[in-house]
Amino acid sequence: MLGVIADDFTGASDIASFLVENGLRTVQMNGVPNGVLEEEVDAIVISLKSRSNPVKEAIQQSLAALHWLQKNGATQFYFKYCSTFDSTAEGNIGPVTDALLDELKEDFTIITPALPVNGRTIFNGYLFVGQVLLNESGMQNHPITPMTDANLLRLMDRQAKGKTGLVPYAEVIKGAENVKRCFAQLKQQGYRYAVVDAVDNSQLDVLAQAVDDMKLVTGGSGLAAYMAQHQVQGKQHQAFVPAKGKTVILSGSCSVMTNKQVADYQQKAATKWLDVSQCLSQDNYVEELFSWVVAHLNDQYAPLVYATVPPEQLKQIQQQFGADTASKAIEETFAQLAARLRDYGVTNFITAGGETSSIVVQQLGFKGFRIGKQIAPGVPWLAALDAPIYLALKSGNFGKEGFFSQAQEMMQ
Ligand SMILES: Nc1ncnc2c1ncn2[C@@H]1O[C@H](COP(=O)(O)OP(=O)(O)O)[C@@H](O)[C@H]1O
Ligand SMILES: O=C(O)[C@@H](O)C(=O)COP(=O)(O)O
Repeated sequence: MLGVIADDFTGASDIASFLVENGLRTVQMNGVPNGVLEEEVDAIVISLKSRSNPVKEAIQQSLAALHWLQKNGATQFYFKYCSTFDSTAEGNIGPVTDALLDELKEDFTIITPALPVNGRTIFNGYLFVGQVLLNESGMQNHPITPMTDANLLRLMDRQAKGKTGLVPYAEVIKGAENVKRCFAQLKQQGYRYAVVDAVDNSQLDVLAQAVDDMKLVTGGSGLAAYMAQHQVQGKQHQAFVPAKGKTVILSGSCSVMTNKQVADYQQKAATKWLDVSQCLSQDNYVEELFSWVVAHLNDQYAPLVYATVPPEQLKQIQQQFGADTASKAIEETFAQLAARLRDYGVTNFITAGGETSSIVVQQLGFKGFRIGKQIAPGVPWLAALDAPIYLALKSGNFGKEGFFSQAQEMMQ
């Protein structure tokens, strides 16, 4: 059984949706569960909010997830991080990978954020988003993990304890046995991690076969789809769509695509900007936002509350309030608003942004989720296991411009 440790909630639903689509019976858990899993499944995805936590905390949470997965029958482990390798020189991808390797008594793994279906490809160890390098893609302006280098070997070397090598494209296309030989060579030369080139899905297909006996695999969701394909041949699972119900959209992502999606949605529905200064100074701000949302719940399209701003405005806000203070205040406001709306009877939540989605779902506090139909690659509808609630957790840069209305048009 495959045990996945995802460093945020959008990332968790991203990988879970690809596993389900490729035939694995998969359940997504909200944090590390207390009890034992009763259901019979092929894969368990644990959603953490560990991407931007202090390193020590991220390691602690990830090890707790690993231990729970081991107890619940997982035999191979996947550390899922962002396809844009969201991290800083401190971590958390390197230190968490090291801690998981040590705990599993392993000394080698791969680094594969590639997700070609969403334009994330790797060539000569450089990560591309669409046709540009990661550090030119808009990710250099990310509010929490600005990515200013696209070289995965350098990024990993800065934050991990071992050395990072490369399995280049020319070697990958020679097939899985050759990739395994490359791993063995790198290991012998003292490397602890291998970045593996993948410019399209065929390299991920090869790589999935080359890691069949690797205890710990790390990467985005692209490789996981092929690992699932090689485990189950042709099994199909019926994915659900959500029932129509009171719906709200909460967007705390400043990613390039979310900015476009918010702009698109402003033409169609009621939208309200969430003002950081009011989050910090006005005691009844959540109540004010709540009343505004309630007033628009019967509109044709659901109301959207957004903190989303373009890079120049983000910079100004961060200079004025401090990046950490601003992002925490926004996250907390979204979390409280979501809880208030759930208590009022909102059943369908669409959230944009990894950190934002993670805090909202943690606040709502469901045990876990069943995985439904994808709205866009990597963004499925989810159904809470223990409440009649549907959620769509949209990664910052996923989906097309019309995502928010498209998601609602799937409701039946
Ligand atoms: N207007 C804003 N000013 C300052 N920080 C913001 C603003 N809007 C969003 N943020 C913060 O930026 C972070 C965005 O991260 P996240 O939700 O993971 O989005 P993404 O998926 O695009 O990375 C959150 O911590 C959020 O609170
Ligand atoms: O791999 C990905 O790109 C996503 O699954 C993911 O982790 C996105 O994170 P956010 O952009 O922070 O939502």
